[in-house]
Amino acid sequence: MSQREKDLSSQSIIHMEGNKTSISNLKLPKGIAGYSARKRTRTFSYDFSYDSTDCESANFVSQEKIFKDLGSDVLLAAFQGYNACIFAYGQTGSGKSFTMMGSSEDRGLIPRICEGLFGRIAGMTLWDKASFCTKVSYLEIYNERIRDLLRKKSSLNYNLRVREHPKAGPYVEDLSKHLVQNYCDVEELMEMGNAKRTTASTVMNNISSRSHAIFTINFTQAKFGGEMPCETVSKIHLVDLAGSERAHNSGSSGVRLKEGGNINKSLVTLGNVISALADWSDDGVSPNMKKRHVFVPYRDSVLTWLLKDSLGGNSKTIMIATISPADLNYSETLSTLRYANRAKNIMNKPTINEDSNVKLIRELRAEIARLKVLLGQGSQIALLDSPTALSMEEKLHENEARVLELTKEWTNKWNETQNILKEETLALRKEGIGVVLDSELPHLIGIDEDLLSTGIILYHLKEGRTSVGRDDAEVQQDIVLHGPSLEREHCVFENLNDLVTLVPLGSSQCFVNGIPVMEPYQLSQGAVILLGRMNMFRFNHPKEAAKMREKRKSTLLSSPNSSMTDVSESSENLSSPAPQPGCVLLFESIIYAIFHDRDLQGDEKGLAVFHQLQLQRIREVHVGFAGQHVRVLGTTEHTIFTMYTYSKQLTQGLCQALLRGLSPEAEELSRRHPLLQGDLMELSLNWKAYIPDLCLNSRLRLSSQFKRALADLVYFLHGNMKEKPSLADVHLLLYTSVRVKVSPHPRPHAISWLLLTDTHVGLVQEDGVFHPTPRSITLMPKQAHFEQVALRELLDVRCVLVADRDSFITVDVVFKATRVRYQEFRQLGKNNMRAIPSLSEYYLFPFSEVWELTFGCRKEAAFVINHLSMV
Ligand SMILES: Nc1ncnc2c1ncn2[C@@H]1O[C@H](COP(=O)(O)OP(=O)(O)OP(=O)(O)O)[C@@H](O)[C@H]1O
Repeated sequence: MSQREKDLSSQSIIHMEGNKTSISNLKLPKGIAGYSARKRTRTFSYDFSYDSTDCESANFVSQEKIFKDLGSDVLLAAFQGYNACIFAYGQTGSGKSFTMMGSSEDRGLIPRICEGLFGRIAGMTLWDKASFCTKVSYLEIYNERIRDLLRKKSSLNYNLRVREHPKAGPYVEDLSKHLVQNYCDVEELMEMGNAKRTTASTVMNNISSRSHAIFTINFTQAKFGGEMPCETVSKIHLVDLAGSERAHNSGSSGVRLKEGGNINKSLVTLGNVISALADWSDDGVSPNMKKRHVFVPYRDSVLTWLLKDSLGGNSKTIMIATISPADLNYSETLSTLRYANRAKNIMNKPTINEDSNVKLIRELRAEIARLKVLLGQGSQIALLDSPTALSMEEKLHENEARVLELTKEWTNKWNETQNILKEETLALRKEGIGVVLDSELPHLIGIDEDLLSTGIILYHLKEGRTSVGRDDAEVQQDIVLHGPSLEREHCVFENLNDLVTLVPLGSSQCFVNGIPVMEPYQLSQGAVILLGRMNMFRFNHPKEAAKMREKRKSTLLSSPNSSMTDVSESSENLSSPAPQPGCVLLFESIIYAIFHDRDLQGDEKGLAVFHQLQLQRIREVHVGFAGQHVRVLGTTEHTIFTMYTYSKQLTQGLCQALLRGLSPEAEELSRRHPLLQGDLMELSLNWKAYIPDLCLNSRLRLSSQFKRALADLVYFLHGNMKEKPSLADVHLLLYTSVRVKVSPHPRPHAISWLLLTDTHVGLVQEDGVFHPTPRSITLMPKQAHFEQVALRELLDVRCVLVADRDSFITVDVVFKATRVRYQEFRQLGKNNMRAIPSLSEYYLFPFSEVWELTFGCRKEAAFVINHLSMV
């Protein structure tokens, strides 16, 4: 119940059981003759009845359940090539928008259907080699006028007209259609459209939709199934109608009253259409077959005209009726229930929307098969020389040739459509006295230095390769240029997965931002490109630019103790890492590692970029043992990049931020994953912990190899123990990074990993170099990645000194003294000793080793102190 219904102490009059919904009229007095309980309560049956009044109740139905029941049917229909439609009808405030769109926390059918669509596409492309093209549009009908909700500022978006195509049916002229490649694209458009919807506050609903909104997905799929081309087109209308309130109930007056009239005009027509169709279908004969002429007033309102196919035509349609449980809405609710009950009778005639050429190919193939059988039979009964057989054979060859030709045509057409569809997104529009060019594809804009040149040149960089060269090149070039120092085949622009790379050919002259480019070079938004000496272009990447514009804010991640973040890159030969204490800057589309470059002199002194990597190139995010580092892996050696965080919390923060940037669904999927939520040290040291990789989509995974690293470490320690226990008795209790100073034998690295077992305390170094196996760069190193171990028995610990400085805890661990010879003793820096006995060469001096350990985490320091003190 809404707040208003609660404030008016409303009672619930709705009861649902199975697929039945009952409504009671509390105004009819009880127990008086003539008013039986049956009369007080009316029951309707539908395909489903959903109760979402009380989320605590066992009968509560969630948005997810609605999607599973209804949305998945729509998805199935779309993939089978049927048109589909869901429309929500009901009184103001009863939950239409909630069901269709929902909120960001509790998403409704439209976002879930779109997400489901791309989820399935991701799965199918992999196996079925199918191609898909998805476009969306979003409009509202307000006061009988159609408005485009997705067109940016333009006078064009108001008052669009409905037209009717003889085959494709009614459509809205000039309505913008937007090509979408993933759910993220749809989400952006949905947000934009929702913000534009005409809403106003009425007494009954604070944010009431005053318009009918139609979100349409045009979904085309093409594939070869058993060498047969197959292409289907399906149109999915998802409709959120305006509220059907009565003027006196909603407190409307003036403009709102006029709206009410127009809203109701559409709804009244919808009612009439439903009535006419239901009458038609009552005796089980579909409208198209009926001889009797019944007029269906589709054209009486914009809404019904547009939804003509969905209502009684070629579509699988679902009507959702939303109702209020409150007694004060009795009559509206009853009328909604009756309306829905009537709509049940409508019979649609959905058919698969197949491409006409594909249909022809299929028919020809069937004919070929039939002819082959006939000819086969003919040969058995010696008909082969007869004229019938000859003409059959001719026909067979003719059909085969035709099928080949049609299949080739279809394949070319589909390949072209893939590109043309994207180019269609280029739109010229007038804005004030200016003309604005909207394009969604990466492109080059000519910057001509010739004062006499007047035109504007735009070249699209389509998905795949775009060649650039002269008109006398042997192979025809996609972009033909002239001018000094321009080679016949000058360069190629490669556009793969929205990353555009300039590939110079031979020794051609190519410059990006004034710097000569000899090797393939990845372009970013706004780059100025010079080809030869005269042809200058600006590179635009609209998607990248849009993201950069909208989210200029950057996320800055740095270690709580920034001197404890090291970054290392695998260099070309993967042999020498370059560890540098530094800082990682994670932006929307790129990650930078910067460090303080001490080698620079004078004015140049300062911060330098150690490594940078486009997030889109990342295919795997790898969590290091005990969460001490994060490694990102792309597909080439140059895109492997390791960040030593020395902190499990920072590792998780970094992984989450990276995944968020890489995949829209990451947030949801990764919410419960152990690598992002669990204690990484505990998970690493536990043999039994099962940590599956998190596959976010076909191209991105979050992984770890804890068990393998743990095995490596245990073997490594066992090999270095003097008194060897059985391998099974080596239990690792702790593994964490510490800043160390060891005397008398200092360690080469200031930061080491401290480990504790039941019997030993040790320091190791992780091998910073990444050793991929030659074939697969994403495999883990073959050799163990631990080195430089210092291992002491716990029984040798003599003293633990604790100093608590600022936020760090320093622990000095003093080990049992050993005796060293005088020579060695001198080398250890104690040569200022004066009284040296004559036999000092052979005298053994007592000497204690001390480890000064500084912890970044107090909890771990406490664990070590406790463990050593207990010993
Ligand atoms: N099933 C539900 N669960 C939780 N909240 C709901 C549910 N249905 C509706 N609401 C809440 O009720 C309020 C009104 O719902 P909504 O805006 O969807 O109604 P509507 O039918 O679209 O109204 P209008 O026709 O005026 O646009 C919203 O605040 C919405 O969040």
